[in-house]
Amino acid sequence: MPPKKAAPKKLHELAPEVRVGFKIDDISKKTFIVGKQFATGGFGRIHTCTEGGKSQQMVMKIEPSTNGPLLTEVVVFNRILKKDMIENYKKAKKIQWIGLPHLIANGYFTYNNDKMRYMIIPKYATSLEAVREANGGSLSAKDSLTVADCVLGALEYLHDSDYAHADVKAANILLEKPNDFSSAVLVDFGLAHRTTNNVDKPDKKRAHNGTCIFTSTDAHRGNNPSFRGDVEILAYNLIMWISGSLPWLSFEASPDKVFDAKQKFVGGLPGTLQSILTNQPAPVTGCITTMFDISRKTDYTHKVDMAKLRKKVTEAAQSASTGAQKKSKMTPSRDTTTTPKRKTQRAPKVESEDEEEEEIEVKPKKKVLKVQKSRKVVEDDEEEEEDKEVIIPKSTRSRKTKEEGTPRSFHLGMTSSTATSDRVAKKIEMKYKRLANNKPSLVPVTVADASSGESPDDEPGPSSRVVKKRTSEERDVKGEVQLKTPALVSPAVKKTKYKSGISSATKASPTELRRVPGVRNFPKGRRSMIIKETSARYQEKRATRNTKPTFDDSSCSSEV
Ligand SMILES: Nc1ncnc2c1ncn2[C@@H]1O[C@H](COP(=O)(O)OP(=O)(O)OP(=O)(O)O)[C@@H](O)[C@H]1O
Repeated sequence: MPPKKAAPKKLHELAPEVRVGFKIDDISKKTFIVGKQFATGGFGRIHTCTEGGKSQQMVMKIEPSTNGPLLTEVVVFNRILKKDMIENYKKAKKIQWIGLPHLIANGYFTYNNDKMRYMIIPKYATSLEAVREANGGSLSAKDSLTVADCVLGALEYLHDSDYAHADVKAANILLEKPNDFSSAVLVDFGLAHRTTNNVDKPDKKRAHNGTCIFTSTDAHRGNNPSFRGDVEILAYNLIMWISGSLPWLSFEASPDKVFDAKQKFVGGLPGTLQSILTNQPAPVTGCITTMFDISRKTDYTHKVDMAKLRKKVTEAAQSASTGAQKKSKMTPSRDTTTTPKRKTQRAPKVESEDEEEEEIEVKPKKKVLKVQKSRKVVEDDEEEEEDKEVIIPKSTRSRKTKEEGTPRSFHLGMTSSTATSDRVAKKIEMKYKRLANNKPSLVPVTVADASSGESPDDEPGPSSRVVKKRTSEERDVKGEVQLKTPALVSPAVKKTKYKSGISSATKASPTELRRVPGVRNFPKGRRSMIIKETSARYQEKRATRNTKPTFDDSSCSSEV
């Protein structure tokens, strides 16, 4: 009998639940007591915690030590977000407050023989996303701009420290005090990128990194996160917060379409913006237009003039409050092609058994692509080690990449090799759209960049001297932005046809399930619930099938 094949190692695992009251002795000789889990991140659990003998609540993020996402954050916190670093910056800038968390502690502990990584940061009152949702999907221009000012302050610090955040969005903004928008704090540094080695050289493998509906033009093209990209991302967020929508929300599952739509939108400014924010005073639309202008005119490796931008934002916030009083009866503008108000949306539904059955009808899974991690790929040794475990039959992999040139994200969890049925493909596409509409793109999508070899732990290389003008982007006669990187600009969206939706192997693996586009679109926390439910249901079905000797499970067995 041939020796049993070892199961491929998973890329990331969800942390096991740590019991309330568990004590961790930190290297600083402090003891931290794990409290209740109150949120789940992509792969980690988020608990409250306290220091022994104290009552102040803090937040502890926990992930298995083999996972990369929390490691990235820990590296960023240790490099630039220690309390004394932030205090020194505040002193130097003569400011009282900055919208950034600081590191309280980090380290490892062992729990039921599992080595876990933890990081402790201050606890905040609520997320801006929760406020936005409670408010029916939008925020007033004044509140939005107040938050934007805090975010720009935080970005200024990060940029001064040679980091781009790359994932600004309401879910990653927390309010220190509930209902106080001027207490907004930017969190989640899982996609943060050190910019010192940035070169304006797009890499297709990185294309569309970030949270698709908000991510920057640079990221869509396949460039590493940039300073100007952070400003562009914030501008998209402002439109989302104020209007409750974005023109490309419905294309969310097709990053190329989103990229196309963004280019058209930016090319048509200020008209395109005014047509969305019809009720906003000129300084508000003017301020957002300026954000796009500054972002467009700044070189890829250059820093943004934050002082100028913040002045614009503050002025716009003031006029927005005046405007709000004058136009108090106005309803927020909405793009008709986008999602309905959040209030009216149903919670993402768990598919009926019938739908499930149809999706389970799979062909043998030919390959497992290490393509999209739901968080930044941590290009450190640890991660590389894990990546090696993912087996991609070479022949299939190279042919796919060369012949189709399809963004790798489209193949995840799909049995594209057997793709023949348009009808099923459409159905699945619709389903993902439906999921996307339930909760617009609040989950970062990252395409693995195994080739970059850059590690967050790398020592800074020589500061890039590339001061190339942003020549890769120019306007054509119609005023539309044209990028001089033809291979990466608006690549034809290949229609991926799926014979079936999610393979049984994917369903059997929570890690694989996480990468399915529709699943990524669930809000934080819900993803894990849905994944857990789907896996459990699948396991149950499988167990039932295994007890029926007549069942032909050839498709499943060939996938193992
Ligand atoms: N310091 C904090 N104070 C209060 N709530 C927090 C804090 N940190 C995280 N949260 C809550 O937990 C949620 C998830 O946090 P975070 O985005 O940091 O996790 P993550 O593991 O990076 O998630 P993902 O991988 O999905 O991006 C946040 O949206 C927020 O609601």
